[in-house]
Amino acid sequence: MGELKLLGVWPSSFVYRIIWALELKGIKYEHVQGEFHNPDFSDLLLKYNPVYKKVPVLVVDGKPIAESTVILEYIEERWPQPPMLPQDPYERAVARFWVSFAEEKSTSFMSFFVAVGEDFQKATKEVREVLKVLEETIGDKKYFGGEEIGILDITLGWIPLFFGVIEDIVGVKVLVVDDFPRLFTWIRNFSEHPSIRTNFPSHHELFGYYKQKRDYYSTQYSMNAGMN
Ligand SMILES: N[C@@H](CCC(=O)N[C@@H](CS)C(=O)NCC(=O)O)C(=O)O
Repeated sequence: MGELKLLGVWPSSFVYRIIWALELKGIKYEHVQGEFHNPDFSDLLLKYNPVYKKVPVLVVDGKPIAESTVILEYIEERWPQPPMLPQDPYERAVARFWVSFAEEKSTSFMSFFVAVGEDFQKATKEVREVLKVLEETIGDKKYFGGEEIGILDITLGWIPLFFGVIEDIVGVKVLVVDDFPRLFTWIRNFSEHPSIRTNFPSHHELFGYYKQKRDYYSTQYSMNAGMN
């Protein structure tokens, strides 16, 4: 198969997308887990992702692929089984539409995490609206992909992973079972899947890490807001 290396940092939701996809497909890889402040790791990122200097990067026989959704597409093309995209071209296009929707709307979730004051209220409203759309979209399916985990499940997998942690940190619950029963069922189905649950850090592990981040980001956010 050749050499497959995943450059990542813990606990990046973008990196988890790649881990989950590789695990689902049973692909062996080496996970090079670094830290941004480590000069050797920064050099690696500069070498393999000079444009963005971000993780994840999948290095295939020495050749890098960056951007998590691009990497997911590569994985799907190279190892089609089990599929993360439907077979029918129209259905594939629909799945990609929702991936693009999920990516675009992730900024509202970021604002929910870092914003303060009125901006936080606005972000909370937006997040609720996005979740409503997702609740409708999943309908009665087990996963967004149907009976099996698909590319949209993986793209949105950060919700089961992080959203409850973020809600606890900011002190506001949006994703409540009475409002989003189908998403609740999906979260359980996704996080209990054998390929996912072994790569799914606990709430406790994530809380400390993200609490620190929120304190830092919200201070920066308030400072920037004050300057405008
Ligand atoms: N659009 C990119 C986003 C990746 C991203 O933001 N990665 C973060 C880690 S979660 C990163 O590498 N940040 C480096 C930095 O900000 O210096 C993707 O989908 O891969």
